[in-house]
Amino acid sequence: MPDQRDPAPYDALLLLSFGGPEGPDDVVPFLENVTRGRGIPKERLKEVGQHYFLFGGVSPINEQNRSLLEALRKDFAEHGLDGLPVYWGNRNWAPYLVDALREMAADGRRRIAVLATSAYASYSGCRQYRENLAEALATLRAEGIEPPRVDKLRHYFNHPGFVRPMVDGVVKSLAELDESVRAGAHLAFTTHSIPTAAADTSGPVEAHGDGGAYVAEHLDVARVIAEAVREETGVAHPWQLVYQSRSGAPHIPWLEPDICDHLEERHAAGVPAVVMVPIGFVSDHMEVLYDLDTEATAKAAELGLPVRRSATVGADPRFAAAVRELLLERAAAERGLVVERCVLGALGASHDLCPVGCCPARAPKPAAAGADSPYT
Ligand SMILES: CC1=C(CCC(=O)O)c2cc3nc(cc4[nH]c(cc5[nH]c(cc1n2)c(C)c5CCC(=O)O)c(CCC(=O)O)c4C)C(CCC(=O)O)=C3C
Ligand SMILES: [Fe+2]
Repeated sequence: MPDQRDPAPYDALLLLSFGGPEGPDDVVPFLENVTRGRGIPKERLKEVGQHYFLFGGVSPINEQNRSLLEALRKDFAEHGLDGLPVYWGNRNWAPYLVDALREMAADGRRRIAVLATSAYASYSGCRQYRENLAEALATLRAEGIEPPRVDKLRHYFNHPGFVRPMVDGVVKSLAELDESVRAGAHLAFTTHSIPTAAADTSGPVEAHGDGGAYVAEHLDVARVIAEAVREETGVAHPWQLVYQSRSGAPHIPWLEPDICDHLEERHAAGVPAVVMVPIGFVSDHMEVLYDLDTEATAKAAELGLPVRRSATVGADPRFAAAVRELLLERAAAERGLVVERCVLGALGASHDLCPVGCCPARAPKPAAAGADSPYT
């Protein structure tokens, strides 16, 4: 067995996330950061701004990342990795990625592992983070600072530390349903809708079918969770993968059905209850709090359909342990060892380096930490 407890060559971990507003004055500038050059209709932005104002202009995402940081530091300390500092930087709001990298360079970090708070393949969840990294590295170089080399950890959608806490969440949500509807409940696995064109280029359609790797990975996780729930409860709850949080112009096709339409359709079909399982998200941030807990839950109430929304992994200690395992696994691989990779489901472990041209952007930009990224 190779030693998978040695973090070398890494001297730090960077938690790379989306960022969110922390007060009413942050909302508009935050949305401007998110949507710069993305062609989202003004009406949609106004509407999304309202979602944030409904919660006092505060997204829970930053607080959730602070909790995850704490969980990671605790886990590292308990497993002999006290010497491995954890930093945090966001794409769209403070603390910004470029500042985190500047701090890491100033602290003498030379080679870092990056964990993005996005578990699946896709432009938004993977390449866009790699573009953000490339841009931040270029900024540092322009300032005359030699940045650390960055390696992005593999997609962890099928890591047991990501999946198992969600299984517990579904079992708990089912238990909260009234006994009269529990056994007949359906599971609605939800994720962020993206344009079908973006899904098809998230990983080869020839290998994964329509929807590319993005849809295939979600279906794989959904199947694993549904099966694990069946083992625990003895009931095979019917399930479907559905979508939420669609934006973009109406004439552009995005992944469907939407969760609200799905609830309506299930209700009409006589399904007595639904558990919404947000497998596409790492924490209970605004997409979960508004689109599921507010909008879809109101829709269900209007229909008279009992629903529950199960928990995301958040700062679950099993997820923190998974991050440590991902880092140590990659570290060993970078040291040239043959490594054991923890995975569930049928797809196997995702690549360490994104293949050339994977999940392309509309306008090509430099992206760090891929097979097509020079480490200079
Ligand atoms: C795949 C995916 C994830 C999951 C992977 C990951 O986590 O990265 C994700 C996460 C998130 N999305 C978030 C927020 C927003 N996403 C937007 C817009 C968009 N998301 C997209 C995709 C994704 N998004 C896409 C294709 C668009 C259209 C514009 C574009 O092509 O880029 C917009 C603009 C308004 C709107 O149109 O909704 C907002 C405000 C927040 C923060 C929540 C909080 O504040 O708590 C989080 C974690
Ligand atoms: Fe990718």
